Amino acid sequence: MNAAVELKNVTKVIKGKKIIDNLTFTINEGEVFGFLGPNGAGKTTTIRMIVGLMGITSGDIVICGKNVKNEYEEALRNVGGIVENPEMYKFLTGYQNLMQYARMIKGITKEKINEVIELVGLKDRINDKVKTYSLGMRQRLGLAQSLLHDPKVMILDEPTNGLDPAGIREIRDHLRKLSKEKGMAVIVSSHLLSEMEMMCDRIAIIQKGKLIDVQNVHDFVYEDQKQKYFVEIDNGAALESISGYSFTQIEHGIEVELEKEQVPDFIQTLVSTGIRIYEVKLVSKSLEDRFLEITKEEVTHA
Ligand SMILES: Nc1ncnc2c1ncn2[C@@H]1O[C@H](COP(=O)(O)OP(=O)(O)OP(=O)(O)O)[C@@H](O)[C@H]1O
Repeated sequence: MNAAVELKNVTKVIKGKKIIDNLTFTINEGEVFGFLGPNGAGKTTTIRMIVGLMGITSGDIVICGKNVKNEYEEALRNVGGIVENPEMYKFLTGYQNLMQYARMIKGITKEKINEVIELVGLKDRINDKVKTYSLGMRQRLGLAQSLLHDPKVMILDEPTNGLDPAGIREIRDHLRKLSKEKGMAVIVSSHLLSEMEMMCDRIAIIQKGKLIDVQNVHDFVYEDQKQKYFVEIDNGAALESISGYSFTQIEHGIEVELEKEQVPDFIQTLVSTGIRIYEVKLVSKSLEDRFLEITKEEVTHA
């Protein structure tokens, strides 16, 4: 796997205050990489440094082998992104907006414009005026715009901000498609933890400007093989004869840690001892639970 973006001991000091503290990690081609952190953690500042909107106090950011510090133009040539809201001409059509933008970049062909329209799924509405677009469609037009110069790295700060669930899903699906089909590195930041869980391959957790952890989302959520299940049964059901499982009795049921394979056997055991089952529910840890757990641990240790 090739590195698309490398952060090496990146630090940012503003007015004597360390906003970003020694961040080091690598983002690979073809992956969706998320920045996750509470408000004020430093996500936007990190993104602004990567896209060259803000200087780096110390350390290095290398994009596709080019150092942002001394090979700025070559490095930034590989980057597309929507950091602030993209400017659109509302009274022009989506297509006209793309044409306007394309004029500023050398060598953009009509075929290229059609390709990006197809990629973001706006073909049916591209000849309608932007003022008739939903927020999600405007976001996708912004995405199309930043795809025109074929960037190897796409950076989006809070891409799902303000979108409804359908809009979030659209953006998410398109970003995943871009990373997988075009081998693009996609960097997103969000405070919507459940969104990050669905969208990203890996996430970096940032708190108070420091990197707490970089984890594969799948490992992060399902770190343990065993999952917790809630089984609703009658209060006072006779559980004495159930052995070989570690469970906790709670109101209206039990909580039990099981591997998926064990679930049918466990249910069978309960049924065979005459216990009536009303519901079996997976209470697995979401990314949000794990995130809160990790950041809380950090606060406690600080
Ligand atoms: N130009 C600036 N001058 C002073 N402080 C700044 C400046 N830019 C950012 N900060 C501070 O740096 C910290 C990190 O801000 P940043 O916007 O990067 O966080 P964030 O993780 O993106 O937060 P949010 O989720 O709220 O957008 C905050 O405490 C912020 O107040």
